[in-house]
Amino acid sequence: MCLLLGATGVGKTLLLKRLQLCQRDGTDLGEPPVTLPTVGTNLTDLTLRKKRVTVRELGGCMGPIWPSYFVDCYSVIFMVDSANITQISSSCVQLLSVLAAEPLQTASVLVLFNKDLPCTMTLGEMKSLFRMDDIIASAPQSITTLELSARSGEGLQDVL
Ligand SMILES: Nc1nc2c(ncn2[C@@H]2O[C@H](COP(=O)(O)OP(=O)(O)OP(=O)(O)O)[C@@H](O)[C@H]2O)c(=O)[nH]1
Ligand SMILES: [Mg+2]
Repeated sequence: MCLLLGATGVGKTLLLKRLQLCQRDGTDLGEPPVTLPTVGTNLTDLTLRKKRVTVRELGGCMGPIWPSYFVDCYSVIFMVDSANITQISSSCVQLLSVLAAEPLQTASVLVLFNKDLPCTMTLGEMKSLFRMDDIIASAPQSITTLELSARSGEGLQDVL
């Protein structure tokens, strides 16, 4: 089981819909489908890195009970909204608590910086505020970071 985590509105549901469509119909993406905030969890079967995996999105509003889903999880995708400066500190705390969770010590972790909206901060500034380098250096997990836009589909292929 792979968990897809991240604060509310970062684009997790849209990413899953995009990845699913991308695998079914090839590369033609078209208009982004409408999403609703996920209350609860959302299961999607995908082929990631040539392996069949079940991805479970946990809605951002479920943050307090995310840990109850950590057992039997071997990988984590943590999504950050790179256009939302006000969410940086809370996302950072969330990521640190995910990395510190006992059941996730051996999980592999992918951090996605999502969205294509204009922002007053560059991605580099965002990552340095996040202390991404320090987090990667000190976490026991192997962490990969990627940038993408679930809306335009840019960077989507790198996730697959
Ligand atoms: N411009 C832009 N908008 C995006 C992008 N990704 C997602 N969105 C929009 O952000 C809004 C929230 O997306 P969701 O996928 O529902 O967010 P979520 O992370 O699933 O949120 P919760 O389920 O509440 O945790 C939607 O209106 C999306 O269309 C992106 O890359 N660019
Ligand atoms: Mg959602």
